[in-house]
Amino acid sequence: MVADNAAESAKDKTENTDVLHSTHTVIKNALNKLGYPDEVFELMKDPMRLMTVRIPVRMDNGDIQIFTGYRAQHNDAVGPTKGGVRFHPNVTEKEVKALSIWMSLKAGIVDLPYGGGKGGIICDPREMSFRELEGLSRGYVRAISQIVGPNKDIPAPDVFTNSQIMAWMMDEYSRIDEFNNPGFITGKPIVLGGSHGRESATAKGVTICINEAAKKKGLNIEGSRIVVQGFGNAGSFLAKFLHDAGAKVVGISDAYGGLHDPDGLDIDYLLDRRDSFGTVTNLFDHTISNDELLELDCDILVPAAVQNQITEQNANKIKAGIVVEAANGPTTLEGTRILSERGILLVPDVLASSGGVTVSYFEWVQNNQGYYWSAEEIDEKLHENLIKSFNNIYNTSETRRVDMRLAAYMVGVRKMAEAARFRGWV
Ligand SMILES: NC(=O)C1=CN([C@@H]2O[C@H](COP(=O)(O)OP(=O)(O)OC[C@H]3O[C@@H](n4cnc5c(N)ncnc54)[C@H](O)[C@@H]3O)[C@@H](O)[C@H]2O)C=CC1
Ligand SMILES: O=C(O)CCC(=O)C(=O)O
Repeated sequence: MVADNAAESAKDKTENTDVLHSTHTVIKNALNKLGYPDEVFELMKDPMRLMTVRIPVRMDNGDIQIFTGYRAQHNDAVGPTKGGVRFHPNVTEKEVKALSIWMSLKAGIVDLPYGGGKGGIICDPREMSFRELEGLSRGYVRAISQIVGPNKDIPAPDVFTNSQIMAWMMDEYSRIDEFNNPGFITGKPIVLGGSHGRESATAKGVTICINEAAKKKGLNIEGSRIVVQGFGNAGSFLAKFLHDAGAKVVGISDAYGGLHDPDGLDIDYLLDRRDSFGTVTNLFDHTISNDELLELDCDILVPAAVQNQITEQNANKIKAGIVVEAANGPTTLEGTRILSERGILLVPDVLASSGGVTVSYFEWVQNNQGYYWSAEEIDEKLHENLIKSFNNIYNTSETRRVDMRLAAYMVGVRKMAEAARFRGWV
């Protein structure tokens, strides 16, 4: 049975790291606080559609390998569903379901005309050739083509996928559809209808949230000490933005370990040397573990890699005064409770990482209208949207006396719940 709230789940002897379970717990709590009946939770606890596909790919050695993939469409009451596709060995059906729910919440928080979707393929792209990856990307689109489209469900990049993969997917969909259809997917290269600013949008959104959080805590970004876990799309651009703003990035990591320098790391050098999967630590002899990285002395900690990193095991050892979740699901319910009790300001994933989908929305709008905006226009619109969303959630958290995660869920579910009610679904 799903625990009623974070405090109740705290009674569990062993911490539950099931991301779908924790999502259910917080959504249920948010809907209760807003006064919605139980049937709204019943509607929202799972995606309205989940497709499992098997994708045969001829590998470079001549063998056929069959990959398993998923596409979850959480709720399309507000509009078409939208969200990234993850290529990772640890992808599971449950994870994709939770990720699709978080996308619905993000769309609600930044007020986009979408519901949430998410996809994933169980694979390790670091072990695959360019040709094999192209075959997998095209095979996935063929397998899900009936349920996706510019007005149905619009994919985008996520962990270990990038603009090249979006380009192959867009090309495959356009062939099936028999006309050029850039609005089918976002995060494309600019020459194929991509948007200025999409590549760095997630990190830009996180930076905006960090600036707002720092103001609330009276912290000056210039000279502040930052630790970033993950050096991929989100983490590396973020480290660069903060470094350029005068902060000292004292720690970064990737899947293989972390680097630490209390005087500040040379971020430009690391950016130059990282590979396309966000790996850089393999070039160094002296590394620390990801666990050690999270507990480094710093002012702001940004988990920007994978889920379940801040848990009941280490939340008491976090030294940062502000934690901003660039990754999806990096803090467990117990971790959230402990940070909150310690007075650490936790800016939750569904708010902090919503810059990516916001600029994806701008990309889709530009594709639909066939008229493109400048980088400055995109930047201005992103700032305006995220500053408003941050303060809306911060104020909700203050006035309702709830932590920022619960406040974000309360803001995020409301539009979807209202749309479902007007449609007569609940
Ligand atoms: N790319 C985007 O637009 C968005 C990404 N996110 C979230 O941000 C997080 C990072 O995504 P991206 O930067 O796009 O992925 P990416 O694939 O570009 O980079 C992932 C980074 O995390 C590291 N990593 C992987 N497994 C790890 C582990 N077990 N421990 C420590 N580090 C590990 C990798 O080495 C790499 O540096 C994910 O949770 C993703 O869902 C959220 C919103 C949008
Ligand atoms: O850009 C998008 O549409 C989705 C990005 C995404 O997958 C996420 O925010 O987790």
